[in-house]
Amino acid sequence: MEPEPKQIRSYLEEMSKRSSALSSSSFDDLLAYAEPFAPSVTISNPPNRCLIANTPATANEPFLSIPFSKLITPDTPLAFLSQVNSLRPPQTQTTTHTHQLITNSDLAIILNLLSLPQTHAYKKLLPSQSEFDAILPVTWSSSTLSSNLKGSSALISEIESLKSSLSSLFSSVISKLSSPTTTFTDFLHAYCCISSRSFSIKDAADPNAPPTPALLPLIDMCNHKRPRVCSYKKHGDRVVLTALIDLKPGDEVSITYGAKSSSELLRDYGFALGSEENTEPDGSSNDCVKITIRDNFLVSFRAPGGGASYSYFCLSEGVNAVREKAEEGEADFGFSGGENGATSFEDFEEGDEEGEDDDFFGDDDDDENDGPDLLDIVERVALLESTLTTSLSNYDSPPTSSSPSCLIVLDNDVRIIKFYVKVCKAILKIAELVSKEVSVDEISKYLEEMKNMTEINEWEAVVAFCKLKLALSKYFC
Ligand SMILES: C[S@@+](CC[C@H](N)C(=O)[O-])C[C@H]1O[C@@H](n2cnc3c(N)ncnc32)[C@H](O)[C@@H]1O
Repeated sequence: MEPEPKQIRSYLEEMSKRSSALSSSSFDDLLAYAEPFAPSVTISNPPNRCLIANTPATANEPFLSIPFSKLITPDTPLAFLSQVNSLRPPQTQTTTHTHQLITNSDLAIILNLLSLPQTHAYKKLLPSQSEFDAILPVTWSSSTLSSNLKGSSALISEIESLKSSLSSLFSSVISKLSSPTTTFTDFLHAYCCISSRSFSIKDAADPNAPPTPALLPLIDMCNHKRPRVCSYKKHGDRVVLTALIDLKPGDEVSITYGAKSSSELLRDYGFALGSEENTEPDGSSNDCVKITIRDNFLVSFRAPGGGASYSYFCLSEGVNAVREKAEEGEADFGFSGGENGATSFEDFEEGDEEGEDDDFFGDDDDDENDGPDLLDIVERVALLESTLTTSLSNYDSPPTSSSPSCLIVLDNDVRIIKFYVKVCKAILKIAELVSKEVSVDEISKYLEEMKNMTEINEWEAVVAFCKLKLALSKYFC
């Protein structure tokens, strides 16, 4: 039988009593978690605190570790997650995404964080709500959102969805399971903490085990940086932070929050990185969008400056338009399809190793067959191009925002949309030439001229698309 909300509440109260034994107030008390191997580290001053090494660290040797028991995890009575499931309202589809924006594990961590006393060492070092208000879009009013992110309507609607999920989760789940004195403001603060400071911890002994999401005292003082300076994993009953390069006294001890687009960094952590900084060690940018064509191999359409892509918000509208069109007609456009016909996040995510990406522009069973499919594909490209052109007109030119992080996101959006508009236009032009049945030589000559007028990444995208989807290999030498 599932526990009643009041049983959960008493469990959380019990936890709270136990953890008050840990109460203390300073960074040194938090550092004591790392005993008996505490290194000498300090934190720099706000606004952008970070962890600084006071002693040298050697590459590939453990630098700092804390017992797993000091983490704030979703660890709860067994039936807790199904309890949350029965309380939470069905997800309303107001977003372009179909995944749950706030998971049950997030909620469990939030409840555990809320149950800690204010005097707890970890809680005392958390940023204040006003610090979160300054950076995290989920705390902004609708008018601030629309002026700071003018043009980026898919990102705005994503954040609005998050805001409305928070309101409904507070009334349906949190108010029932946490202390009766918990206010929405407490909940919002706890959400901002897990959004910007919870990390997934992999178990070194079992790489296939699902990672544990948790708030990581001390280690969460590390800022995000590429390339990776330190990494963390669970080893036995401790989480161990290992330096990957030698560190000298005074060096920043940073980790990586993962390969994320600037839109995602802004949404979850409240900062964004310029395109140079938001680059993976292999040189690929996280701020470009790929549309993958599945064939014997994967082909990415690349925005300038990058390879694999994680940024997708600015393309959502174009893709949704194409999808809607597909649903009106009988054609199979090859989408995997999110619920309610919305484009799923996965449509844009980096494909997995097995090449399971959705085929964006339709079936490619027979790429040498450019007969009946051609018009259909050209129509989709034309629709994508016109929808993207309309989206572009919603941004200021050049984009403006009073938030520097938002400005980075808007600049990226515009750069990526312009890239796709150019790619689409070139594909349409080529399709038009081919339909006029001019000679192969003439078309090849025209393509050579076009190539010289196009950025190399754009041209790669055009060629890849034409060869694979329009079977126009013969025109490209
Ligand atoms: C896990 S905390 C890191 C420690 C944090 N600076 C603190 O004061 O506790 C994540 C927050 O640090 C800041 N941050 C982390 N990496 C950053 C970076 N590369 N640039 C700007 N801010 C960053 C953001 O405010 C983010 O929400």
